Amino acid sequence: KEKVEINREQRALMKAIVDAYNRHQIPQDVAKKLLQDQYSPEENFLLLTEMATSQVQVLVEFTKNIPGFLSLDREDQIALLKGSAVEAMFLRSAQVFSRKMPTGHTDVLEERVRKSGIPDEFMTPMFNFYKSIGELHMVQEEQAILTAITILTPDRPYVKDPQAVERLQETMLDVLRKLCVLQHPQEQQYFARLLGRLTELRTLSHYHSEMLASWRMNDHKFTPLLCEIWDVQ
Ligand SMILES: O=C(NC1CCCCC1)[C@H](C1CCCCC1)n1c(-c2ccc(-c3ccccc3)s2)nc2ccccc21
Repeated sequence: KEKVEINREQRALMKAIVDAYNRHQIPQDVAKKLLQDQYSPEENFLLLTEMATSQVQVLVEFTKNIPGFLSLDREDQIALLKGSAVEAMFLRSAQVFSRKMPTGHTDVLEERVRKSGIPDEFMTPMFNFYKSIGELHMVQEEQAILTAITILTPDRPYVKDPQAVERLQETMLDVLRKLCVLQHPQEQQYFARLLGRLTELRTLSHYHSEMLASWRMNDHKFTPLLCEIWDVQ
């Protein structure tokens, strides 16, 4: 069995990413807000647009700290952010949903999300994803690096130099693979399962425009930033 070890350079890379990931968190805890009260579809939609707008800003700051990202072509940087923002939002939502909470809180949170105004047909794929992320019991290093890997996906629309993106992503994948072996020595295929979640995430994110357009209310208002990111209006 090969001796897996994270070298000094990879440890520095991981530290940079985890620090950035922890530094750039959503200021207000949406789970706490949802647990406090049951809101109308209109209030929930407004809450989502506020959370999403703030999360995109946080995502930009996080991405700037991914070693090598700022050396990419400027337009490719934008294409990667635009192409991964929705996936990052669902990944973050899954992590928020899977956080250890006092008994019964997760059930209340699930109920609040189920009744938030999102049409029922999206609930099954969404919660299947949330639960599959929860079952992985990812450590925060894995969560941070998985988010970086999602952003550094070479085949996003309009990326001019996918090879440059692929090189960065491969560096991240190598660190994540080693981390998985070290953190989950019993589970041979843990790394493969983790990457399989990214496929589920991409599929789930395909529905986002429809989810928003069919939110149970009239007159959906978006901020200019979200119109850019969400392909709506
Ligand atoms: O606030 C939220 N998520 C924050 C985003 C930024 C990062 C932190 C989390 C929303 C709320 C849902 C209920 C109504 C208010 C908003 N949320 C979702 C989403 C369901 C659908 C979502 C979506 C995204 C893009 C496009 C179309 C649809 S996000 N799943 C959650 C699971 C647990 C806690 C909150 C959760």
